[in-house]
Amino acid sequence: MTWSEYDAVLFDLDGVITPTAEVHMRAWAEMFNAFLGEYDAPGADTAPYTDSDYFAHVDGKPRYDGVRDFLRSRGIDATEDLVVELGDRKNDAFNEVLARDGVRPYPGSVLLIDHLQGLGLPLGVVSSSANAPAVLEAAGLADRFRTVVSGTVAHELGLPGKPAPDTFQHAAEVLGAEAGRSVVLEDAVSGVRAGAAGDFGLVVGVDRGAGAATLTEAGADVVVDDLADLVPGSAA
Ligand SMILES: O=P(O)(O)OC[C@H]1O[C@@H](O)[C@H](O)[C@@H](O)[C@@H]1O
Repeated sequence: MTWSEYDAVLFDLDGVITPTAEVHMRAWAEMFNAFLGEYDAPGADTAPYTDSDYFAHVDGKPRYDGVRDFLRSRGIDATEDLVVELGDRKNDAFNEVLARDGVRPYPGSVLLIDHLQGLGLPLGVVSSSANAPAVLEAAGLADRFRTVVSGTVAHELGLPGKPAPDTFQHAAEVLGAEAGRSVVLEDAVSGVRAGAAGDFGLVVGVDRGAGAATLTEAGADVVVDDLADLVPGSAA
């Protein structure tokens, strides 16, 4: 990995810096399974919600986009009221776990952040989550990034969420870097697609369960299991 070829590094948060993708995943599963257990309408598929549903329809997307896309995949009428109600129910569950358990970042990710800061590269976080600032704070990493483009920031600026490339492009611009000289680090298919659609210099897929082949197919240039693999000379 030759970091001198790049001017900025853009990290997804949940599943890349912190293991919170799993917390999101569990909160979604609890909420959707409770909902499906009670829902009944002709033509709707109410079979239990699984991890495959998460990876195919929800992972990495802004909250309400994930709810909408999943409901549609089951032939369920995704009215705005229902979408907001379910998304907010899941958000309460997520925040309960965050407050109760706190967040410890992946050690390999902290190693890479330390290394890149040592090189003087500007770092940004680009997350679909409105909870990104709270998660970074809980992980003790809030002061490491020059910009945090969260779900809230994207909403305020009217930027479409992942898989559209706009939030990553905005972060690169804030850091004063060309997309072609910026690196995107992503664990979700929707996020890798966003990186590929934005013609970034390098899109790194971080395999936390989506699968290396799936991430490559979505447009990842390389796939790693641990960000420590991107630190030159690291034994990890
Ligand atoms: O925390 P919020 O605003 O509901 O954001 C939701 C999404 O945030 C992303 O960062 C996660 O990768 C998703 O899987 C999750 O569903």
